Amino acid sequence: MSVALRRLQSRPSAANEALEVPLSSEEREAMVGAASVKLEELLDILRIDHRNDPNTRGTPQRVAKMFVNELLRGRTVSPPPLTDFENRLVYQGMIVTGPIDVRSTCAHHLMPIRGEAFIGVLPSAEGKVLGLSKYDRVVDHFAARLQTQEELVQQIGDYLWQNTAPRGLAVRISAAHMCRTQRGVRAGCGRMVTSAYFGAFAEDAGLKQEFMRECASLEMAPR
Ligand SMILES: Nc1nc2c(ncn2[C@@H]2O[C@H](COP(=O)(O)OP(=O)(O)OP(=O)(O)O)[C@@H](O)[C@H]2O)c(=O)[nH]1
Repeated sequence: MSVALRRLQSRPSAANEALEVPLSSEEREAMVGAASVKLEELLDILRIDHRNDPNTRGTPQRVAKMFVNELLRGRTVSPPPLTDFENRLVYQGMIVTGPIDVRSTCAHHLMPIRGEAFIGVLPSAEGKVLGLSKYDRVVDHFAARLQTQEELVQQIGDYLWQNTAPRGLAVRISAAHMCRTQRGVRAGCGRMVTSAYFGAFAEDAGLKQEFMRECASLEMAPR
């Protein structure tokens, strides 16, 4: 067994937690290779002739790459750096951004979660203003794990709260879960909304309401 593979096997963690240390490219390749072998076994057990069927030839390798490099990327790379700017004019009004696409994978059935996030920020006078695209990058980073929607919204909030120190922070996610629509109860529609509030937003119902109003108007804005 290669050194990279041995190192990988020594540090498992919860499905929506980052590995202790981001993967090196050698470890990433070893993970893809090992996962491909297991996926070949899975297709064999399902009696799918992936060696001869042109449609599924290469599927184990493709799916392994997809899991490691795309769906679970947020466990194996560092969170995005947060470029910020001085709040020179001391803007202290509410900033609300969204809808931000949420593409995640459910921890229970490995099915897609698809929805939108909204983020509200009350910058502090002495703090910095975060580059707008960084909110999208942070959502994307934490969504690229096996998630529950409750923990996803909290992880995004915790990271922004700890790293940008605003006066207040609100995160809201509205999403549909394919584990509920494509299988199981096969619910026709229906979404779930989760939210996390920090600082001034947690203490002031009026601020929460203003945030919700802004989310509603952004939801209706032309895309
Ligand atoms: N609270 C919460 N539940 C979720 C989320 N994603 C999936 N679930 C639910 O997790 C549950 C897993 O339940 P189980 O009874 O173990 O699985 P199951 O037998 O396949 O259940 P069904 O989906 O009802 O067929 C299901 O009710 C899912 O709808 C999430 O983000 N948050």
